[in-house]
Amino acid sequence: MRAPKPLAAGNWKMNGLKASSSEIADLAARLKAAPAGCDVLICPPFTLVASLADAAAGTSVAIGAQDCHAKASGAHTGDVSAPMLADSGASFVIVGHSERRADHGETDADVAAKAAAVQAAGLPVIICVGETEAERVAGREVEIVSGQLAGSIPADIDTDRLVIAYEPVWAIGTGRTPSAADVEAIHGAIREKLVARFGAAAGSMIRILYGGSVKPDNAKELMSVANVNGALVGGASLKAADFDAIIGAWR
Ligand SMILES: O=C[C@H](O)COP(=O)(O)O
Repeated sequence: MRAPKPLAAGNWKMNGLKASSSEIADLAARLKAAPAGCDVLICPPFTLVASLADAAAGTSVAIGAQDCHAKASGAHTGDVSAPMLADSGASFVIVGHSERRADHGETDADVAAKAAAVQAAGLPVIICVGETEAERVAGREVEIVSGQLAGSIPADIDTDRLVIAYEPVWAIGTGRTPSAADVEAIHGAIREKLVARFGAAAGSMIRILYGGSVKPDNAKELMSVANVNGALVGGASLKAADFDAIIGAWR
């Protein structure tokens, strides 16, 4: 059975000044010398997308964005659209991160509209899902994530350009992670949903990333779990050495 090529994605969140772009040059230089057995993506804040896309040109590192507006253009002060991101050199866009859902009240319908906008701009989309700690304690994680998947993936999605990121909210930035068995259970449930909706051929090739306190010392174990096809890394993606060590899980 074919398996999706892993994707190691770094989400810099609201971190990174122009000066820190030396980190990407450092990482890009390492990867050029020793290509990893995975695709590599870094999603800096909007302000660095264009400059990092330039810095990463000709290397194996792709540059993406962390969010976009659902419309292509118009009177939306302070927002950035998917075509603008593509124009800046972004080759992926993350939507529906739990921090956007919490900080900006984004609903599944909002996330689906953004995901459709990303694909309409010709880019692949990473749709994030994940339960809160209270939902996990109540044993509702599969129900919550299934609902998010159903509502956040638009009807006309191109599955070749779809990546799902499972990020339990309680594991983000906390240093806590689910056990390998728990990761296997929820990723297996996500795979079942994708196969049920898109069929075995397409559903089995959609990458499902794990995110939440992925670090150099736990990456190998987490990335070897069934149906984990890569990582969405926050804090540890800010340092080239740490992110490179995580990518080492596939070397
Ligand atoms: O998008 C990335 C995640 O929210 C994970 O963040 P973290 O690696 O800092 O826990």
